[in-house]
Amino acid sequence: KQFHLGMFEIGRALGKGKFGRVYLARERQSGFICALKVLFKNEIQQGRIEKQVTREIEIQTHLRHPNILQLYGHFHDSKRIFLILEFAGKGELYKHLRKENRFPERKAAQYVTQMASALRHLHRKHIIHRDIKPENILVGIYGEIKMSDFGWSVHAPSGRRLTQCGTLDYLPPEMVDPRRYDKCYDEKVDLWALGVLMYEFLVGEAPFEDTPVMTQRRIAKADMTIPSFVSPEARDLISKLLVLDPDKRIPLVDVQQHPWVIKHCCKDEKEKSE
Ligand SMILES: COc1cccc(-c2nc(Nc3cc(C)[nH]n3)cc3ccccc23)c1
Repeated sequence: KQFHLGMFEIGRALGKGKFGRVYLARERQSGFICALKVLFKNEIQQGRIEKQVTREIEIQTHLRHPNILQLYGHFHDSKRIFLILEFAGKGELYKHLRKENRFPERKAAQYVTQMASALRHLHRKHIIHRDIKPENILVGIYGEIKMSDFGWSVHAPSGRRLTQCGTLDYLPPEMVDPRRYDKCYDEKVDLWALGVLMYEFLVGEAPFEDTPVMTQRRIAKADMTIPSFVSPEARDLISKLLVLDPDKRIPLVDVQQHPWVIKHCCKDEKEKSE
């Protein structure tokens, strides 16, 4: 299906990402609402992220999952590349997290199980996201989360390039500790990142947040403290995700069966037990 700019009515600018702007847009013919992400070719060339952009398009076009932001198509003109993306009505998750400081356990559990479901979809296709963090998650109109920004995802196993990574907070031990590079298992890096994300949802800051050098040291030793206001069940799941040995991290299917998730997510279970 061929797309071009004239097919869309451009609405308000939703915001600016690192490499482009995002606009609300409506496809004239059908009235379909979407988000148009505009990337400037010269910025992409300068940022040497052409490969990431093509990978984002390639990967996201073939993914269909309620918790993964859909890429409907793309087109370009002489200066710009346009990504036609699903519109997530409630915007960026990290803005909600900063505003609320931290999420109630019930909301955090729903987000964690939705992330686990999306990651299982990715891993089944041997895709790892590699850049899971609140900044790369959007919220749909029903409060469901939408994983986005696949610029960093790769087909496992992958050659690693840490040079352009953003924050260190979400890197797993096998990527910060040279002695563990050989165990650079791919899919399992997303399990670690899910643990960091869950901690940040519940505590309001990342578990190893520190100066860059200290963050790497603390990650390499899984050196974190979980505040006492975090429930024992949540503490248990965090400690099963933030495990140094990638092989020993709890599998995604078991994350979704964990008592903390069952307690908060499967209301019919709760009604049964009451
Ligand atoms: C930097 O702030 C940015 C950047 C990009 C998008 C938003 C934003 N996005 C969306 N939804 C989206 C975005 C995409 C690609 N699909 N659906 C909704 C919003 C609502 C309020 C404020 C901001 C919003 C912000």
